[in-house]
Amino acid sequence: MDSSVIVPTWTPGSSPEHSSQNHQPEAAENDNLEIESMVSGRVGSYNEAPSFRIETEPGDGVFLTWADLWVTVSKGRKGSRAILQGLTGYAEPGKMLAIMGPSGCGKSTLLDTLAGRLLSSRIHQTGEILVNGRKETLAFGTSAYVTQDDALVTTLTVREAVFYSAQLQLPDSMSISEKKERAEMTIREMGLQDSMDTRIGGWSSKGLSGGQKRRVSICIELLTWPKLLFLDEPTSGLDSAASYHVMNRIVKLARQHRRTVIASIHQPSSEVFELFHNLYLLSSGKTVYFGPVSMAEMLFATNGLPCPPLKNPSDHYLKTINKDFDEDIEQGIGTNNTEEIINTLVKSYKSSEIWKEVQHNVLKISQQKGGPLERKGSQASFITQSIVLTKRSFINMHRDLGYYVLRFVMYCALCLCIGTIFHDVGFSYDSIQARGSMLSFVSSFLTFMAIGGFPSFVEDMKIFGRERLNGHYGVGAFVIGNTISSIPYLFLISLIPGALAYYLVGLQKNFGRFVYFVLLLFSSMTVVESIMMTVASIVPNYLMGIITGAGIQGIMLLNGGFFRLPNDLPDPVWRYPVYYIAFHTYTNQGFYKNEYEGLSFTNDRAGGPPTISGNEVLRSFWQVDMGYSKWVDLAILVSMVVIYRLMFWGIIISVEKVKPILKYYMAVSPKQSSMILENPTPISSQQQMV
Ligand SMILES: Nc1ncnc2c1ncn2[C@@H]1O[C@H](COP(=O)(O)OP(=O)(O)OP(=O)(O)O)[C@@H](O)[C@H]1O
Repeated sequence: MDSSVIVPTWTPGSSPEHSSQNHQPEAAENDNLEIESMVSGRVGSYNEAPSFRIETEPGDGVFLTWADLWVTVSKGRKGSRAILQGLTGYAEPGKMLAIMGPSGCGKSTLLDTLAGRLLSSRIHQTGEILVNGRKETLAFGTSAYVTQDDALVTTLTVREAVFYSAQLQLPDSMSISEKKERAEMTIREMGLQDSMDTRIGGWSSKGLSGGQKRRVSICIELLTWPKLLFLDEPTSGLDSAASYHVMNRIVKLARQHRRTVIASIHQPSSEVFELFHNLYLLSSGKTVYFGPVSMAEMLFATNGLPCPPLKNPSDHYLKTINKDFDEDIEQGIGTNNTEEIINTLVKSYKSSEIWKEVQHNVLKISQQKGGPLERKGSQASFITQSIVLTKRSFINMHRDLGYYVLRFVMYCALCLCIGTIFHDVGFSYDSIQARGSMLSFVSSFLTFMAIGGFPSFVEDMKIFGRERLNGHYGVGAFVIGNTISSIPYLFLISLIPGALAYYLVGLQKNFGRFVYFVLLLFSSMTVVESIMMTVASIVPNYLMGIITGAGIQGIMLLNGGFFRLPNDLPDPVWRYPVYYIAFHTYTNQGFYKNEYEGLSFTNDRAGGPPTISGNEVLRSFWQVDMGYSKWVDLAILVSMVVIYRLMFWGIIISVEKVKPILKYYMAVSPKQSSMILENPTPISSQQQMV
């Protein structure tokens, strides 16, 4: 089934000092055996390297090519800095490409660029990236990407996390037991069988170790056997044995299912290094080497830098091209000439036969026009996704103390305070103001406290961001899952603390009015959560999100008709439109109508009428609009919940659509940037060379 085969055309001669036989990729034994036998008795000249021309056949594998890829980051007035400088290469089905280089050399940036995930507006990208010879947007489900940071639902056990993910990603045609089996098999393959029922753990409780979390992240993306898999440092935090087993499993998956795998990796052991098929060696964004792992040694050997016997070749390569520690700190002078060595290697590679072969292969793959890449994700139906996300979110909200549990305790405490401060408020003239203050406190501060769940929601947003980009589900399913799962909790924290306040204060003893009180409190809290959801779609950082959300609510609160009566608000801006946009307006009016209608207050002061009706208080004291019923206020609040959640959905979708267009128009030629690679070779001329 493997359609890409290496065709060695090299004529053997004398061998360089150190053969690569010791570190021949084990997983590539079939593909590379022929090369291996040639290389083990090879000539000393790097420029007479064996050919590794690939043959592309139509199939369901993914060929990824990139040519003259530049990524620059804008530094404002100081110009720009090139992070990747004219990179060219390819990745083939059934093989693993390892991207290696010193820290900060651009490995993650290369992965992000290839995966279509360069999201910063300060970053500009040029060059050509083709998927099966076609220009294609890779994000949102056409590929899987395991990023460096593990964004996982920390309250779930390993088994739950992977099983929920399996239900979200695997097709509805698979039975629940088959999905369970796939999930557990993948967990075992990652060596996590002993931790299956351990919670992942986060800030509140220690659960898995860093390396175990890494493996859970990999598990989740391996479930669907994605056609194109990007892994950013998959072995970080793993011991050498675990690293080997994890990488071996991934290489096997690539070989068995003809998957294309690209992984950035820091310090592979010799055993892990042997698993790779191709190697991309980067230094400061420049290509030091790209080609079969087995031929990298020739580059170093030909330039007088052979790998010493018994030394791990990857250690040798990385040490040779790391210039971060050249300076002798004590003496304050440079001790090595690594920069020179890197430049020599870069030049040597660019003048080698291997580079020509690479260009030939890139051109050949580019010309092979395959079909469009199918979305790997969204295989479960929208309804399944919504149900699974609702269940997962419900469990998470129950187990995450920060979501509702702490708030419930605080609400009970606050409502006890309200109940004792305004206890048995009575029906005197003074109680008119006291009732209004108590109800306004409930409508303002209690709803404001709904902001307390924002940090937990931001954590959910991180997970949503990762899963969304990997195509596990859509924005609609997330909104539905979050909305439905929060309803029981919000209802509970409206009901119990609400009852404490309502009955201790002695508001109208009528069950219908109590039910309305609870429903209005519940709707107002849901509005605040929806506003915060919208804020989170614009401001990704939780500290900034809380400040922005609190600011918005502060403005609404001021104009909600309590601190300044509606007729006293200045017309421009504050009365029109803020008073009508602020949800506090409808919460206050709903509470007031619910409480004052049907009451009458006795005048215990000198002067004035002996009694005053509740309706009169509403009209003249609180300036409430009596043209519509309290149920309309409730309906407006419910509509606000829908509007704000639709806004969240709309913003996420628009950002996804608009950002790539903006990036396209904002892209500048890297040649305009202040830092340009010496003699960059444009792809057009590369193609002419081939
Ligand atoms: N959005 C950005 N804005 C500014 N600089 C950036 C941005 N992204 C990457 N860089 C810079 O580009 C360089 C390469 O970063 P990158 O994360 O790709 O390195 P890396 O090789 O993956 O490093 P490590 O191995 O330590 O993870 C770094 O110097 C980094 O500061």
